[in-house]
Amino acid sequence: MKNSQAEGVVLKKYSGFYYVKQEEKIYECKLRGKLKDPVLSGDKVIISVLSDDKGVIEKILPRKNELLRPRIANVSMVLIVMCNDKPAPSLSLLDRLLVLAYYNHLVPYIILNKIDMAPDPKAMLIKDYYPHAGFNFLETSALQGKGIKELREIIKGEIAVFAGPSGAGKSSLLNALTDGSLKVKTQEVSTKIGRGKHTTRHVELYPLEEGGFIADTPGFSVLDMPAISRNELAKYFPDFSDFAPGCRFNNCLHWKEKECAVIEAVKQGTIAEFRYYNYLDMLQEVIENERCY
Ligand SMILES: Nc1nc2c(ncn2[C@@H]2O[C@H](COP(=O)(O)OP(=O)(O)OP(=O)(O)O)[C@@H](O)[C@H]2O)c(=O)[nH]1
Ligand SMILES: [Zn+2]
Repeated sequence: MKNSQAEGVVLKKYSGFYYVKQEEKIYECKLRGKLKDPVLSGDKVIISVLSDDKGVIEKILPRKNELLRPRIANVSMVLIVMCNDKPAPSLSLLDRLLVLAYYNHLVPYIILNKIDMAPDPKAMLIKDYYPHAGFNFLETSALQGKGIKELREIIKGEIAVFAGPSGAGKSSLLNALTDGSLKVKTQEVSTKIGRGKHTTRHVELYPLEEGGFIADTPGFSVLDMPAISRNELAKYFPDFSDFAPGCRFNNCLHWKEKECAVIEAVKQGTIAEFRYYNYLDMLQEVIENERCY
């Protein structure tokens, strides 16, 4: 069909062209002159189809959101990758990344990778607590291909980014996920996450066969911690919110207050102690930061 219009998703920009996925095809597109850059990976666009693999972007549809470093539009999910060992997981990093995810209205998924290895005690704490407390949780081994099919199902219909410490296996998971999928032909950069960090390269989204997209660059880091107010913080701990309505004071910080239902839940062991202490650490930081404004 010539010159028909269709909606697609921008996968990446490369030397002046945008690569737009529309159904099962990728079109190399220019931008209609009147449109202003930047068009971001993840942007939904209307294209005019010129030929089998060429098109023109006519319109950028409104963005739901935009991550800043790197800039990606319409991200809906963050895969927080921790691993059984090497490196042993950091619970404080995990809890911070969860706060960031909720703050940005993204669905977090905790991925515990390297399940082919013996778990560090902290990995055991993750396994014992988060799934039961209602968090999305999946175990994987990028090395053995375990959990990859399930991960593809989880990403279905989403635009997902990775987060997590160096060495947890983000690049390995990306490679396992995209093995055999449709990729942009001009693949000039290595898919190793983090490479090219110091150049301003465009993020590439990989479309998965099941539907859904995964970004080739971590989209999230605790360096992006926003200014949150002390009363707001507990809102980003969804496992606290079941209990918070039972606190005596409705502006309870769950800190020094009497008759605090959250502290009671910690004492009962329903909320993990480590999680509560991570909350208190963050609360202190939030209070410190309030003084700087
Ligand atoms: N045993 C085991 N090793 C793994 C697994 N996944 C990744 N690795 C290894 O862990 C190391 C780090 O993996 P990467 O995928 O580079 O980790 P990353 O999170 O991308 O790290 P950065 O690029 O530094 O952010 C590599 O040596 C991988 O081979 C796994 O499931 N099991
Ligand atoms: Zn309370």
